[in-house]
Amino acid sequence: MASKHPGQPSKPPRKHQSTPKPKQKEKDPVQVYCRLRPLKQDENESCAEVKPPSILQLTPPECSIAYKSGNFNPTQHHFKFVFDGKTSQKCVFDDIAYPLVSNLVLGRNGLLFAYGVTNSGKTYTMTGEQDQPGILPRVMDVLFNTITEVQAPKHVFQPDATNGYKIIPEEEAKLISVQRKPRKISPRAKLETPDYGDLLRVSDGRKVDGIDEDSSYAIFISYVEIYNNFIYDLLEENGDSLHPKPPQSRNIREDTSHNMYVSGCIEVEVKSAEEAFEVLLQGQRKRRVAHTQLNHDSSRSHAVFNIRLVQAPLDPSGAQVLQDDSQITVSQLSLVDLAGSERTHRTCNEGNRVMEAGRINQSLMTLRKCMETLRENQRNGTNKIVPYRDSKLTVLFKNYFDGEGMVRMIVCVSPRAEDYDESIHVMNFAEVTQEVKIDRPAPKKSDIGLAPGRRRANMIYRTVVAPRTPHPYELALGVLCIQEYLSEDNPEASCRELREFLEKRLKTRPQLIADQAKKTSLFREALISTEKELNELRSKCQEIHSLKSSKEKAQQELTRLKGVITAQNKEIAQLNGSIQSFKMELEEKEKEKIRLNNQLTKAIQKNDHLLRESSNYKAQLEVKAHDINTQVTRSAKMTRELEGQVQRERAKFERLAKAKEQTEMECQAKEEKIAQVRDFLHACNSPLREARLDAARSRGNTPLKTSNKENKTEEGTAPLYTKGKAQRKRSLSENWLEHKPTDCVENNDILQPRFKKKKTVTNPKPKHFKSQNVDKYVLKHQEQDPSGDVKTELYKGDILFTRTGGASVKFTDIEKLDHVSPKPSRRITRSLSMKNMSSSSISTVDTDSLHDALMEEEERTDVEGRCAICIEGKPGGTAPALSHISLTRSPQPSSSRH
Ligand SMILES: Nc1ncnc2c1ncn2[C@@H]1O[C@H](COP(=O)(O)OP(=O)(O)OP(=O)(O)O)[C@@H](O)[C@H]1O
Repeated sequence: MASKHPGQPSKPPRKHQSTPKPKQKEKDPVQVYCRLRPLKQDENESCAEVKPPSILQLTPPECSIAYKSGNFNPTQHHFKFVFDGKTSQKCVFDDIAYPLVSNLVLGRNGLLFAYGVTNSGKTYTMTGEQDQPGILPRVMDVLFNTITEVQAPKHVFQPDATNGYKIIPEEEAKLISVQRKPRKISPRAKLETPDYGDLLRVSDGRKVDGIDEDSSYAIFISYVEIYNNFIYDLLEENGDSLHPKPPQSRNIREDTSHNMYVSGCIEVEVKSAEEAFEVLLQGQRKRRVAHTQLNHDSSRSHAVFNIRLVQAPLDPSGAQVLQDDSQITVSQLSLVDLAGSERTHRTCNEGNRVMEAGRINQSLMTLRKCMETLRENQRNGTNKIVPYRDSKLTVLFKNYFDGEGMVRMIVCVSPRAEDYDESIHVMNFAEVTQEVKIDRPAPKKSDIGLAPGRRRANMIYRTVVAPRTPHPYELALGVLCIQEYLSEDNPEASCRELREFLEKRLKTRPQLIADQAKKTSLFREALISTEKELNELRSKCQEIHSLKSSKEKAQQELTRLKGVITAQNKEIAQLNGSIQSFKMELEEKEKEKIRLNNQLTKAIQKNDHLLRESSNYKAQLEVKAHDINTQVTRSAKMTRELEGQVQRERAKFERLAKAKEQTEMECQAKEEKIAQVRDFLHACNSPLREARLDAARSRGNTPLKTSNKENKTEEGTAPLYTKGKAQRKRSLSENWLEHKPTDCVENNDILQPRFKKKKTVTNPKPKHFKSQNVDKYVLKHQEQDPSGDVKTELYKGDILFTRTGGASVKFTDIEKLDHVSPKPSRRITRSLSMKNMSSSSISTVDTDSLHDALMEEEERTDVEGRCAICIEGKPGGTAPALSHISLTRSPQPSSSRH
């Protein structure tokens, strides 16, 4: 394929180290317009309102899902421009499609598609009606108006069946024109379109700028529909009525420049807007339209109307198209009328209609997905695959979204309340689409090194050297010349002369022809250079014109500025007056400022003073804080020490508690024994006591114990010593054999057993028992407890003699003597001394009082022991101090008897 597509992408160059990074292309967003269809007579409620110039407001009607789910707020949707129901078709064309035609002529691609729900006015906008032509016929009008004078002869550009074109010489093209039959519209087709005969339509008479006069142009039209995801050629001949041909689906192929095209699709070269309109109508008749509940003529397919503008420069003579296929430029404008999105339950479709609707919605969904992916890729710099391949529609659009060009979309909106929910989806799609960006097409290079103005020069030449019909005079002159040679008298001679004349002419003819050609080419060159000069002069003239107009504009601007200056002078005068008053105000303000400054200085001084004070205070606080911290550290340390001390004291206390418990147990045992002794004494006779009292009376002495003791005795409690005395007495009357082992030690206890008749042996032998002078036996046993105190035990018994001369001992009593080292308090010592109780006299004095004294001592010791620990509160201390106050006792031996 030789032709080039300036607006379409070429393959990226292979990566090479020295290859400079391609310059980032400038991009333009897809421009999305909105057109609101007017409310029809049978439609009551409108849910849409235009807020000029670019907002469409949709209010949820009561029947909508949004309203039912509690969303009553209107939503506003922004577009490039919003057309209301009163906007004319011309106005829509001017704003949306006219720039696309300009671009097409400049060799740039364009895509315009109408999107919306069914019955929203897409077909009306794109195709229009008989008296209201839409975008398509207007595009054709403007395009042909623009290229009429620069059109190439028909068939000079030939499609090469691979989406490209080739150039053939004009003579060949003329031959093809003669050979090919013109396209005919069958009478049946004419009948199928009742309004076909009425081709009187309002044509648009405008042109667009940018045409290159030294190029030749040709327009090719193709018209396809995508129905159920199959592509059909709407310009395909369907045979005659007798032999109808079923429509054939076409495939999409990719050409060498990676452009997608419908393979085998017919491209009709049209030479006028009428011819193009005829082709359009021919395709329209084949388009699948059905009557649905919502639209009488509902499009069931996506219709793609392609206009391809093929252009190539003229040869240096300006007479023919340059025979160089590589100089062909093709630009394409696709005008797409999409089928409307619809919900089956609303259209009440059945059978084929349901399937059609499904396919339509699916392809529209794919289009939406493509837009979303493109937007995401562009926003985030990702490289996600755009799902073009999911639908034939999007495959065809791929060239536009991946390539460069201008893409525009018209969103048609139905104001019907019932269409609200679907319109919201359309709005969402529109919002996504307008964020997609397309590469801006690069400007076309028009200069190929040939002289400009070739076409015009050729036209002048043609008018000058056009083959003329010879003037009758010239013809007459020629006849006369020949007749001069023809003499009736001598015809042979005259024939010879004529032959010579003709031969001479024949000889000079090539020379003359060559001279003429030479002169012609010189003339052509002179004309071209004249045309070139003319063009230059024209452009200079234009420049002068533009300079003149700019000078005029500048003068106008000057005049305007003069007026402005005058007005400003007035304003300045007014401002001067106000400046004076402002000055006066300013002076007052200055005075006020000075006063305020003084106040401020004072306030600053005060503030400084306060700041100094506060800094001092802060320093003090810091010192205090430091002290507190030190104290806290110290107290923490002290607390730790005290805790250690408390733990030690607690351990000691526990030890003491255990000792106390042991002592208490011992006391209890002692008390029990005392009670036993007391009972024993009580049981003894009182005569002894009486005798003692009598003896005391006879001596004239009062007993040692106070009357209290006596009273107590009289009350029935026998004194301790009474029994002991009795026992001693009894012992005195008996003969004792004292068994005293050698390891026994003598202690000087107060209380000692006394035996009047006693024989002491260390190791008793039978002979000691045989002598009849002993009847009592006592064994003295001593042992030392772990604390070092000596315990003495006396096991007493009766010696019983047997008939055979033997002797046995029946133990009757155990007397225990504990030799302990008590630690009596000073008080006890004092009280005992106060009572003048010597250790020697105790044995003779009242043992009862001794017992009481011992008990008292024990109680006191116990109390002292318990009070040995006290809590001492020191002034100024942060916590109560624990201290252990122990009584210092001098160890003083004493004995106790059990
Ligand atoms: N701007 C408008 N002014 C006047 N009439 C309009 C306008 N837009 C649409 N209509 C009318 O509304 C009806 C439906 O329009 P049209 O067929 O163009 O809808 P559609 O969107 O193409 O529907 P479908 O998707 O089903 O093909 C037509 O009768 C048309 O004349």
